[in-house]
Amino acid sequence: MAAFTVDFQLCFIAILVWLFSCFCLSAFFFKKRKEPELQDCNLPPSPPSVPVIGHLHLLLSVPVHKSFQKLSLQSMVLSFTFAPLLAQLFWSHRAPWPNEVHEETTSHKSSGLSFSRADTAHPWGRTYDIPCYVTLFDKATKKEAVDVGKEMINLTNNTICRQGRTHAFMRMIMGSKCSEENGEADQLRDLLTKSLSLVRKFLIASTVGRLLKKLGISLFEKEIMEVSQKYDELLEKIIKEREDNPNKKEDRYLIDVLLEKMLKRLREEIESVVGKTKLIQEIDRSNLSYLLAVVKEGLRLHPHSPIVVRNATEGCKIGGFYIPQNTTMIINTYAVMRDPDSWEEPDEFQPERFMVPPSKGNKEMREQLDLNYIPFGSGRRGCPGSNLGSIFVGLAIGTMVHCFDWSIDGEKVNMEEAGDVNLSMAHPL
Ligand code: HEM
Repeated sequence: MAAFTVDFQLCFIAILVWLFSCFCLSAFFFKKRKEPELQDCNLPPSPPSVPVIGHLHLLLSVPVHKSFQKLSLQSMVLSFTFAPLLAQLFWSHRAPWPNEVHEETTSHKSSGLSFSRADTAHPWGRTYDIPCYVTLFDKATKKEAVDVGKEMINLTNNTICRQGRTHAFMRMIMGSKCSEENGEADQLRDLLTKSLSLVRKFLIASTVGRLLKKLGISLFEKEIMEVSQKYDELLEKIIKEREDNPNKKEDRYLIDVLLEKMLKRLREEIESVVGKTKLIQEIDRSNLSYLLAVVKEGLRLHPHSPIVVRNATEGCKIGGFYIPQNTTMIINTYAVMRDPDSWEEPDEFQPERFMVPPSKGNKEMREQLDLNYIPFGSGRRGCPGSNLGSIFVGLAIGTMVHCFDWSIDGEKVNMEEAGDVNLSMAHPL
């Protein structure tokens, strides 16, 4: 009887192995026939694919935006680094191009991703963005006076540190920073890191997820639920605390990004406009053209999101190529903003490129610059906080340059990047 049980198990395993081999062989030898409507279509060129896994290996290479950039330089892959194509992608196909990606993201409302990246087609899609618009953003959109400069100085006075970003994030979303003492800030930092690392997995899931879902396998479900639940718990706790202490006075911290090279010129400009005794305010920005150019150039060379994603809800034509329905398209903002065909000396930090005088002859050049400058994405799902973001970063950098003396260890600031889907400095200042 015992011998029979062992044989049965072996038999079962053998059948599984046989089924799996058949699946692999059929995927290798019998390529799926093109859907009838795709047969005479001019599909975009693609790099060579590997049997069974297709292009999955390309998604797994690190960092994604750099490997895609290399790929688009090496082969004829349709790469959206060409301004007229970008315009078509972001603007001409508004209806069939909502933004973000697929069910794994949208089925878990409270994960850090879906928090801001909901599909507009979902009933809760836009409304779920609402928590992001409270306090500062809300005031800014209503054109109420927001003393962003004062906010920044309060932040600066407290701490210049990496943690500053977490507090700035919380302050924008919740109108308050989270506490360092009871570990809340660490918890949030941990959650942010986890949700950012999930973005990469979402990309993989959007490539192979549908097939696996048919087989009853849901990718990354457990991880998403875990992060989701932790967000819920933390947000509940913060909301409760705020309800209990509505007037609690808040300290503020700072977003810190600093590019050292043009420091002297920047300081001279700020001192000539603002003076040595006053502090920089939002109203000064219009006279600080070099500061604005430094911020733009920083975001061009080091975009926070090196890739943005679009999903075709309907088939459409872009640049003469047919893009089938449900295609996930990755727009490499990093490569677009370093494309040698669009930018002179693309890898150099040259804020002056954004200081084109407003003469008639430069109109075309400005339009070209605008089309290829996409640190905030573009189109219908472009960043709604781009103005606030620029003000915030501008005043943060301006205040830091104005109020502090800076020196660096060694000869240069190490600008090596870390992260895939959201970039940060690998060696923070
Ligand atoms: C320097 C600061 C910022 C940068 C670099 C940035 C960048 C981006 C990028 C690249 C996207 C994706 C756009 C696309 O897919 O085309 C995005 C989306 C978004 N951003 Fe920002 N952002 C910044 C600040 C802000 C601020 C201050 C807020 C709100 C107060 C905000 C709210 C959002 C929201 C809600 C979305 C999702 C839009 C949608 O899916 O329709 N961002 N941001």
